[in-house]
Amino acid sequence: MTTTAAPMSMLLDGPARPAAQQPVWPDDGALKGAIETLASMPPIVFAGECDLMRQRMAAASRGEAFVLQGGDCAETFVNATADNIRDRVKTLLQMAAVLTYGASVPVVKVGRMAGQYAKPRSSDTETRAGVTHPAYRGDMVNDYDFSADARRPDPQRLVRAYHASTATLNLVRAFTTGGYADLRHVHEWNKGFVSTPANAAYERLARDIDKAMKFMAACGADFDAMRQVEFFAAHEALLLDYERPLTRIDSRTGKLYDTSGHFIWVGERTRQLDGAHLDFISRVHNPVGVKLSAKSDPAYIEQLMDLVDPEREPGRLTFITRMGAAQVRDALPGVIEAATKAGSAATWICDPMHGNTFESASGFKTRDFDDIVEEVRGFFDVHRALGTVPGGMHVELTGNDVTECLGGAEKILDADLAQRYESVCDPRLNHRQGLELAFLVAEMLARD
Ligand SMILES: O=C[C@H](O)[C@H](O)COP(=O)(O)O
Ligand SMILES: C=C(OP(=O)(O)O)C(=O)O
Ligand SMILES: [Mn+2]
Repeated sequence: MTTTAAPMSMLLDGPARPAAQQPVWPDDGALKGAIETLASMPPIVFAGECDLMRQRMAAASRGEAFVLQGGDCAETFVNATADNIRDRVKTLLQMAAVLTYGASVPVVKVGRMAGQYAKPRSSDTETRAGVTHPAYRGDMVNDYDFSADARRPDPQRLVRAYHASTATLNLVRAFTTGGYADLRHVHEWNKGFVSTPANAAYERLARDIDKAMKFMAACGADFDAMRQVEFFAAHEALLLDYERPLTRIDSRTGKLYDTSGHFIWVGERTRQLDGAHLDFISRVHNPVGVKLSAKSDPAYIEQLMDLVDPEREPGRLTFITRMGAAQVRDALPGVIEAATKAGSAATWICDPMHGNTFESASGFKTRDFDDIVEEVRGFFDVHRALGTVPGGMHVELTGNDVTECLGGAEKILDADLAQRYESVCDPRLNHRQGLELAFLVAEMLARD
């Protein structure tokens, strides 16, 4: 069991390292109270589940599995509803079924969910019509409304984020083990998707999957045994005032686990070698990720691995590259070569979202579906040329019918973005764009 709170000496030794992107909490007493509350709460995930996920990520590092990580850029308390959670899980399951067929290996299903409540920002402040307030940093910190009150960091939000995360993961566990994930349902949903004229291009692949399912049934495959799926929860380990109190000692091994989620990652803005975030993830035994932009210095990679994965254990470290469609072919090879030279056992995942963000003419933060596809294509091509393994993808998506990213079969235009732009941070693929991406990536995988 992972219920014993980690003593501060196991989390911090020596001088405190600088932690980028932390809120300035206005009230020390309230912060202390919130941290104590979190430290007294049960873990959200268990150490044994994190170990299982490490095995799955290790399989992906060898090409024996493919990872799909996806969910909101920023979860919000108000949107942690049953319908929204169900639709996001449904989208991920539909995508996973298509990718499984393309890859011919199991898909490791991971939600950017149940903890994705804190955001790093480019600027500490936001100005609208001449009025400036602190930037929105995620529901774990402040509120998206644009007023001084709403934007004031409130430590009680750390505790609310814990409760929202437990409620979310509870429902996800119910859906994924209670019959909702039944492959036969998922396949029917996908048949519905390709039967619309806009998605006819994917009909052939869906027909092939249909044939494969009939073949399996004829061979006596036990579909009832496939009604449950493994599903893991991941988020960016950004707010150390949330992650540290949820870090616990595993009584089986005496090792530390961050029990706020199965998989945690450190983002592009907080991956400094002498910073608090890499120090934190180097102490916990979860599978962990680090985002790498096109600016990543190959010389940095070995130092990073020495810090986070000194034993070079498969499944421990995942590089989530987010370089941009225009840069991936130039910037990715050097980083992979540096890692390989330093004995890397890491899993490589492509985040085709964060290097492709721009402001549209009408003023929306958006991404073009074609750039997203192009970055994944570049990621595959580079790995194939180097003989390394493209192990998965990491996307921002929702199960809803939003209009936040341009393009896709529905041909969303700049003028359409205003119709249903609901993200409080980065633009997400909508349900159909997510599925369309899965069909295209399945084709890329099937070419192996
Ligand atoms: O999700 C990622 C970052 O938090 C986000 O891209 C930062 O966006 P900003 O440049 O609007 O602060
Ligand atoms: C902040 C994010 O990404 P990155 O650190 O890669 O910019 C994110 O995943 O939302
Ligand atoms: Mn984002």
